[in-house]
Amino acid sequence: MKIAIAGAGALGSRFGFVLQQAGNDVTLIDGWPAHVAAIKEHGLKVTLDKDTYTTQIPVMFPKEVTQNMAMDLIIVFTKSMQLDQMLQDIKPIIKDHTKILCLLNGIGHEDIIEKYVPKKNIFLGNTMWTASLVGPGHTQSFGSGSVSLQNLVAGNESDAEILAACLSEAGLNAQYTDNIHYSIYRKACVNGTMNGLCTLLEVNMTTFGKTTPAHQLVTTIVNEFAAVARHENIELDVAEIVSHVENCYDPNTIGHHYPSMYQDLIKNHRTTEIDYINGAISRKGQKYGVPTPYCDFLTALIHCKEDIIQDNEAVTN
Ligand SMILES: NC(=O)C1=CN([C@@H]2O[C@H](COP(=O)(O)OP(=O)(O)OC[C@H]3O[C@@H](n4cnc5c(N)ncnc54)[C@H](OP(=O)(O)O)[C@@H]3O)[C@@H](O)[C@H]2O)C=CC1
Ligand SMILES: CC(C)(CO)C(=O)C(=O)O
Repeated sequence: MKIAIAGAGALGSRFGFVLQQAGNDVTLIDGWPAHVAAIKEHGLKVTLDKDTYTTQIPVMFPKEVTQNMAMDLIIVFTKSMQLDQMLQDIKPIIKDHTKILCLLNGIGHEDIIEKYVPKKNIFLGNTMWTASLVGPGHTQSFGSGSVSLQNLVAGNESDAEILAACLSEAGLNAQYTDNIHYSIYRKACVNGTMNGLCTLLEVNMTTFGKTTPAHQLVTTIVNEFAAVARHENIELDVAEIVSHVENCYDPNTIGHHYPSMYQDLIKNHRTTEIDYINGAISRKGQKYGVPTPYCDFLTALIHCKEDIIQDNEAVTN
């Protein structure tokens, strides 16, 4: 399959690498100049658990794509706030047959994608794989993960199955699900707890899981997500989802991972996706008249921390 990874940061590079190894024709598209330059010069470096591989892989900036680069599949892996601009920039390679698979964290990305792609070509998903950038041109991951995906509109189930099979052939453990909106809420509960809390406390998931209030905090936040989801006719199984979140603490799987929000804010001093996770629940809560005090507080605290880190950065520079 001819595949573009639009947003080839930590996870996009990892997916691009394994899909190329499985025999697909993969192109990485990314806007970070140092990263693109490093991949062009030295190849893409990928550390999977203890082994490091280097591969030559085509890479370019979003504005460099050309009409003749027709893609069968584009996997979008930007940060939430970069998605609209990325799709705008890569319009020339989105053809009538091009499928878009969105694996970003957060809720509601289909509203942006629908501006650029007919609904029949949109596939939504989420992933429990993890990754972080060691530096430009080098991504590292440990542990195992999975992908769930589904077609946005009825009738394209077989295409979704084909995409899941393509990802699984590359070892990405992908499954077709018949209820992706439930699955996106379930994953958003992982991010709505782990990402904000580990970022504020500056710890990985194993360390957070050992704290005394961990269970109460996670349960309260998941209950807020469930109260909002109910207004969209999605009935979350709170006990199962709390246990799914708590499985992330396991140091033998992904417990040592610092969530992507920690990497954005604490490591790279960049703004976070909080408005697409807990912030999205707060906005929906207001709309439906559902109180969401923990999500509101967590969103506000992350924004405080963004401001403090950016002010410190401005003083240092
Ligand atoms: N990392 C993880 O373990 C997981 C991530 N996700 C989700 O996947 C999506 C992609 O996340 P992830 O792969 O972590 O994203 P990254 O932050 O690694 O990369 C996203 C984009 O950010 C820019 N960028 C990243 N680091 C730097 C830097 N140091 N300096 C300048 N620019 C930089 C690049 O684009 P540009 O230069 O154009 O800004 C890059 O395409 C998100 O929605 C995330 O929530 C989901 C599951 C796990
Ligand atoms: C690994 C995981 C599940 C942690 O919340 C994630 O999605 C992230 O890092 O953003």
